[in-house]
Amino acid sequence: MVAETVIDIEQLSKSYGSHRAVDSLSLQIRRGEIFGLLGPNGAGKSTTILMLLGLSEPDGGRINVLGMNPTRRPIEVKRRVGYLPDDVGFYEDWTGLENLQLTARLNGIGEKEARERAMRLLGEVGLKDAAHKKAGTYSRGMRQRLGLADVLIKQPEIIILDEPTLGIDPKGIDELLALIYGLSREQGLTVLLSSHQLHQVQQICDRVGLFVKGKLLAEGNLEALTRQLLTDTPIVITAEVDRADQQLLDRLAELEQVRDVQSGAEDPDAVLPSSSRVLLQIGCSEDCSDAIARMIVSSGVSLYNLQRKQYGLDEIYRRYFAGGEEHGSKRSKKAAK
Ligand SMILES: Nc1ncnc2c1ncn2[C@@H]1O[C@H](COP(=O)(O)OP(=O)(O)OP(=O)(O)O)[C@@H](O)[C@H]1O
Repeated sequence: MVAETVIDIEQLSKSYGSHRAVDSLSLQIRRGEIFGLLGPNGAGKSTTILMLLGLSEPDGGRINVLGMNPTRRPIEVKRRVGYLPDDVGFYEDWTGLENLQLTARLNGIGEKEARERAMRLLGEVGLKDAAHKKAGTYSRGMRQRLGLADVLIKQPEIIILDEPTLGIDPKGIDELLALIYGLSREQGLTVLLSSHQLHQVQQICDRVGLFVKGKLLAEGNLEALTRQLLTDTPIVITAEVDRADQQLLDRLAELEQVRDVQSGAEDPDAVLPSSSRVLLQIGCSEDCSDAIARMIVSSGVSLYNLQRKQYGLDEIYRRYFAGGEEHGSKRSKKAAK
């Protein structure tokens, strides 16, 4: 049985002045899913989250959270959706337990129940021993775990986490991610996790949406995402040469199948260390290694190595993040037209 859709976004848009922060975003998230909203700073992740919570009004499109329009029913949405911002505010002089009990009270939970839930959650997030210590003495990782407990105390159906691992050390990150994963699996909790860190999102998310400049470029599980992105980056041929002057770059760019040429980076995998070697990355619509090799050699340039590059999601992601949809600063025939 397919789980019900708990977040349904259709053609959502939001502008600040003339700047379109979110541009025709459509996205569905199902109950129990861990969805990663992955994008660089300024991609529009936080703006989307604010609209999901009814804290910001869309200019266009439609949002439905647990069957509700958050703009019309923000209080009901807030009751059923937990939100962990990247930096949670606590009363620093109060203990972790006291902070949680306060949140519980503010959510209308009785004193006895509040203490029980707070103690149970402190145990679940690994803060049992720190329950009676002041929040001001907690490390960044402990604060985020307390934040998670704080979000969970009202027993939400969905939790939205905005860059939850910012500023935490690697061990703390692994612990927090494992905790989020375990909570989702054990309690059927739906998680929307916003992050600009691919490897973190990769660790726990069932599906990922790659968000760049307000647009969703690709979405799916990691396999589907890689496939979608690879379609747009079909073939890259790398050539290791002794020099690459403007004339060679222009001649390569003239080849019919070549879409763009990047040069400059020295090949990190070069067999022989040499300061004079240059690595060319040539994006092509189809494999034209022969034509490229002929062009390089006929230009009087020494060719040491030529191969078709295999892209992983990591590299594709870096490529998008370096330069948005236009794939960074490179010579592009299409961009020049
Ligand atoms: N209140 C605002 N007024 C004007 N521009 C804004 C406002 N909030 C966000 N923006 C702009 O909208 C764009 C999207 O910002 P948003 O914070 O949603 O991105 P993000 O993906 O969450 O990135 P970050 O992780 O840096 O917050 C950015 O260019 C940002 O400068």
